[in-house]
Amino acid sequence: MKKEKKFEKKVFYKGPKLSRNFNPIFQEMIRCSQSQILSLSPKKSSLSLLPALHDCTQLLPMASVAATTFPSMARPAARGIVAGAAASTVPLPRAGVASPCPTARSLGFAARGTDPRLAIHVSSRRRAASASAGSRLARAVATMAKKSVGDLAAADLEGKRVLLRADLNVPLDASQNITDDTRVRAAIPTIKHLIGNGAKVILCSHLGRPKGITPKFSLAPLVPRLSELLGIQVQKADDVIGPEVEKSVSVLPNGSVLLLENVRFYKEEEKNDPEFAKKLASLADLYVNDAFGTAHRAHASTEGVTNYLKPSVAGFLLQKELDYLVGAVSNPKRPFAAIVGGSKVSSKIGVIESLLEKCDILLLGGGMIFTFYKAQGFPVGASLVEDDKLELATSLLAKAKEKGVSLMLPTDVILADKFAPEANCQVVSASAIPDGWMGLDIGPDSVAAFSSALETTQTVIWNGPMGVFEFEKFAVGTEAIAKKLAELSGKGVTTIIGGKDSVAAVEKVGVANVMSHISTGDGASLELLEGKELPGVVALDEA
Ligand SMILES: Nc1ncnc2c1ncn2[C@@H]1O[C@H](COP(=O)(O)OP(=O)(O)O)[C@@H](O)[C@H]1O
Ligand SMILES: O=C(OP(=O)(O)O)[C@H](O)COP(=O)(O)O
Repeated sequence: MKKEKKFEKKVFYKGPKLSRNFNPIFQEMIRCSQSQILSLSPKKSSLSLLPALHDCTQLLPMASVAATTFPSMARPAARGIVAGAAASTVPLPRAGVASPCPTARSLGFAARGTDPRLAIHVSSRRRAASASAGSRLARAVATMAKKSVGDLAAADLEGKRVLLRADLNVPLDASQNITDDTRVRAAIPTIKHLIGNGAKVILCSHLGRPKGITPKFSLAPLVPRLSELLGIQVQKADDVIGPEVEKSVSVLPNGSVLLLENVRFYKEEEKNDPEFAKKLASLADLYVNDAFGTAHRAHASTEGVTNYLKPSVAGFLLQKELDYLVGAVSNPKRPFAAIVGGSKVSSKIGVIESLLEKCDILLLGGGMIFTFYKAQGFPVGASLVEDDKLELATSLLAKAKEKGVSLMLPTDVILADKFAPEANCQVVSASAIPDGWMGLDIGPDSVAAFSSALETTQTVIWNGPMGVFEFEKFAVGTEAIAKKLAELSGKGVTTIIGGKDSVAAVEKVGVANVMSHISTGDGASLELLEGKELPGVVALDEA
């Protein structure tokens, strides 16, 4: 009795004997948990005294109760990062006055200050990680500790030709206007740093996936916006390598920028052809990679050139992406929650498995939840299900239990009678999906439970929408999560958004600018979250 007094919330259960398949009963019970009775002991381990309830730690109700009832479930904050260490951002020289940006998306650079632990150099992370040597985590962090452009002294840059790989792969409309300039703005801090220190910047990127020289994939439409943001006229080359480009480079004044043509106009780029990489590298004295969105590609301009250019260092954007997607995720302020959604469990297996090693709470939404329901014997109607992943879903639930992670599945869902924006809809318990109906969003009880679990956290990473947010009727769950994360950001919680659709959702809701970090790479961020090393990062000089 004494122990129980320590906890704010006490829930009791009185009802039929619970079996391994009691989930529907339990979910329903928790939905009205004020009046239900469940006897829980405060220590997680003692839940095993009630084997059936122990199984419940895999489900939303128990996890939600645990999050508020058992603060001891939260793991102690990871140590090893020195608070207040030198910031990796550097004062930017005034190369001109940047114009206001046409899009609202935040790059999150300003938000660094909200989490002083992140305002450190990547190498500090490596030292911290080495302190706990031996763990997979430590190795993953260490391999991402790369030399930064901020480590180069002014003398290293003055008058030097710098090959800067950026990801300027932006969407263009039919008239070749940039419809989202986020990636252009994200590239600016590094370019400004280089030209402010008297370097000659040879800027290189791909755009789209051209097969050979394709005028509609020219980088020419980037020149006006780059020039506007930098406050200097950016020069444009009509080729990537060759005598004409060499001539343009030879007359570049210090502190200027030459934009090369789309590097994918050469098939050798994607083949990582050594001869092509050598020719590209021969234009410059040193190399900076700031193309986070393309860092998962081992291409000539992201990987090959590093064999011919020293130093090869990370730009500020690449560094910030690694700070959050590797640093903050590997050494999170706890409790650490991961929210994973999207369409299929098959495309998120790696992310879920990797995050289960690190997080305290895992919230699942999107189309993948129906595979988990079916694996537990629930009817799923016409919902999206991957029948060949039922065993996987069961094993992920078991793994969460084994790791002591509170894995929460939605307890209610919004159903549609067809996959269409104007579909009829109804809210039902997750265990009661009728034939012919499909779940397209999480329900209001789930939103409330997820929000209450998130309330306890200090770090949250989100990848994948909670429902078919492209249809207004089924965007509520996703938008509610976006708003909740915005609210938490305001309270100092580190919020990291990866995945094209989650990023689109926070932008749609208008809260992107308050998040700690919005990733500029969909595939690259997914690979990082899966625990993979990115070739474009691995190839850079060690810090
Ligand atoms: N319940 C659902 N049923 C079918 N599709 C869904 C459901 N929930 C979300 N989706 C779809 O999942 C897609 C995003 O999935 P995915 O590509 O895996 O995520 P991300 O882009 O964040 O990586 C969205 O287009 C969304 O409509
Ligand atoms: O937009 C990109 O990737 P993303 O869509 O995964 O964010 C990058 O520019 C990489 O492009 P690619 O997937 O054609 O190699």
